[in-house]
Amino acid sequence: MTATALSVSDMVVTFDEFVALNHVSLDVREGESFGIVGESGSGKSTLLRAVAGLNVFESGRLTVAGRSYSGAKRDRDFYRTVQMVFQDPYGSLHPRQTVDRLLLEPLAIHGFTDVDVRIARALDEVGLGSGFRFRYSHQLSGGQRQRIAIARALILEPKILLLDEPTSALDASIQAEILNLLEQARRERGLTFVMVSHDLGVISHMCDRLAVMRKGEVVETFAADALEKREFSADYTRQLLVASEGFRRG
Ligand SMILES: Nc1ncnc2c1ncn2[C@@H]1O[C@H](COP(=O)(O)OP(=O)(O)OP(=O)(O)O)[C@@H](O)[C@H]1O
Repeated sequence: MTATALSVSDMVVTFDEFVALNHVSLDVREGESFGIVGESGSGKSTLLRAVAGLNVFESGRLTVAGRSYSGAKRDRDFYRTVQMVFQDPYGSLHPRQTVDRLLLEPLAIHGFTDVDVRIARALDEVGLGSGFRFRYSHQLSGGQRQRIAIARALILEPKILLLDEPTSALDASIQAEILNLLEQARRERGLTFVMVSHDLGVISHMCDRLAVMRKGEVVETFAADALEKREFSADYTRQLLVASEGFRRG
């Protein structure tokens, strides 16, 4: 049986009085690509951010690589194992920093010394090459910035990537390129993905299994094949499927 990469148990997140995550539990297996879908405001980003330590969870448990975490406290080992890629590559990268600086930062924090080799390798892996090393992030297109954000996430050789709508801020033609890049990295590195998207087309293309969220709760979890076969039990999933413009059968 495949080991569990990441386990969320009974997680609760509130913002003032508002319950954004209401006792959410899910297990993601090693090497799996796990999707999280649901309408706007259902709690998808809150869940990923709570896993990453960007939102505090008040109760429940998070287990990653056999270690338990609570609240928003994460240690160095956590960030060597888990990295996150955000939706907006304009907001997530400092515009007045060079690519070199952006990639150097995580390496320096984690005490790597072979930085030149790692930066060159990371730029190659995301299809940009060393010519980009001394460009400023404000000189890059959205797709190029997202490649740098992915390089920055991969440079520490994590095992798990949290992907929060990683292509929805990009043009349609660029979206496919970035999804292919992510899929290639996953295959080559044996990564585990937890990917949030409002687009069931993207999720059915990228993921092995998915959870449907509604109003801060997980409605159901099933294998992505079920999307094609229409085999899910909750009426809500059917409604979501019909409402999703991105989902195309076949
Ligand atoms: N920092 C915050 N402070 C207050 N409320 C928040 C905060 N972050 C999220 N929320 C609220 O929590 C709920 C869930 O938001 P979340 O961003 O997780 O939804 P989502 O499913 O990712 O939506 P979308 O697809 O639009 O990104 C929303 O009602 C949102 O307004």
